[in-house]
Amino acid sequence: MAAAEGARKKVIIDTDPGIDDAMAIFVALRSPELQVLGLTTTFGNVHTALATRNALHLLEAVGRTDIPVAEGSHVTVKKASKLRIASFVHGSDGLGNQDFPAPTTKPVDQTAAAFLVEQANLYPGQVTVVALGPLTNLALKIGQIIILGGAYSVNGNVNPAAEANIFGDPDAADIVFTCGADILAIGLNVTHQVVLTDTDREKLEQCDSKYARYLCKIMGIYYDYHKDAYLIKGVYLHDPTTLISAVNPSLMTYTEGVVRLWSLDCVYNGGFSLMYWFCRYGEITAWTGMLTVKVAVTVDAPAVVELMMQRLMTDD
Ligand SMILES: O=c1[nH]c(=O)c2ncn([C@@H]3O[C@H](CO)[C@@H](O)[C@H]3O)c2[nH]1
Repeated sequence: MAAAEGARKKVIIDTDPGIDDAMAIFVALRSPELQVLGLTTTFGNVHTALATRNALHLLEAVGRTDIPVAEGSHVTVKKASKLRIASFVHGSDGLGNQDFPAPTTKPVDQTAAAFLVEQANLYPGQVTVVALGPLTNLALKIGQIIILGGAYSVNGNVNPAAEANIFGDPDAADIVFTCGADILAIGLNVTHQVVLTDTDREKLEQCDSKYARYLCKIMGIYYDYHKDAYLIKGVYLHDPTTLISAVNPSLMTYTEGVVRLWSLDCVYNGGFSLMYWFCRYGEITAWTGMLTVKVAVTVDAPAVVELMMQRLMTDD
């Protein structure tokens, strides 16, 4: 695992754990390419207080309590507190209904936003944020932000238009996507191609690393959900794929353009993400003159799955 500290990409994972968040966090901890500066928490798969508890618990479960956890916002940027929580995907505890004991460690005495700003000031221009939940904590300017968010020219997973993280706080997403930061968006067009199959799951079950053992314990409900909701024998690797784009960006290809997000005020397609694909329009539009982001368009899915498996199947 040894790699000079300076050579490792400094990452902060903004997360709402979440079963696939747990996979992504473990892959990050097992990736010598990355130095995990901290976890910041948000709502989405669970409420923020539970996200914080789960983040602390996951780090305790694999002996990485050296990594700080900072708690994020409990409400959207417009202060909405009635949130859509995906307990039907991850269980009511967010981690497969396993009744894990409460963590004994505590979050740092700093909000997620303050932690992000502090780390960005400490390492100017060097911090990559991997955002695996709604973007409320990030509606401020940071270095590079890799976002699990959007569905580019494919259907959403909340409604035909919206992907869950954009749906969670589309106003925050529109601020972040148009703020001029160095942004890479990983959407459902890519993550729905990256599937951990039943065969992969069996391989994980047969190996004896603490990461695989933990993930196999919590994965059942996530598999059941995918069988019901998507009629597939496997699970989509949304969060791990996003994290792996920080580990090895060459496993995807990217395009660049302006992405705008529709707020919940727009009832039928609240959370809709639409990228401007460089057609020439005579009209002034919501995209005209706005700053661009990078969006992943293709993925080497087998290579992403293989990298994830390789990272999780052995201990340190
Ligand atoms: O509300 C949701 N509905 C889903 O079908 C679904 N499938 C996965 N997810 C979570 O949302 C992010 C991707 O949109 C990931 O963090 C999944 O855990 C979902 N959220």
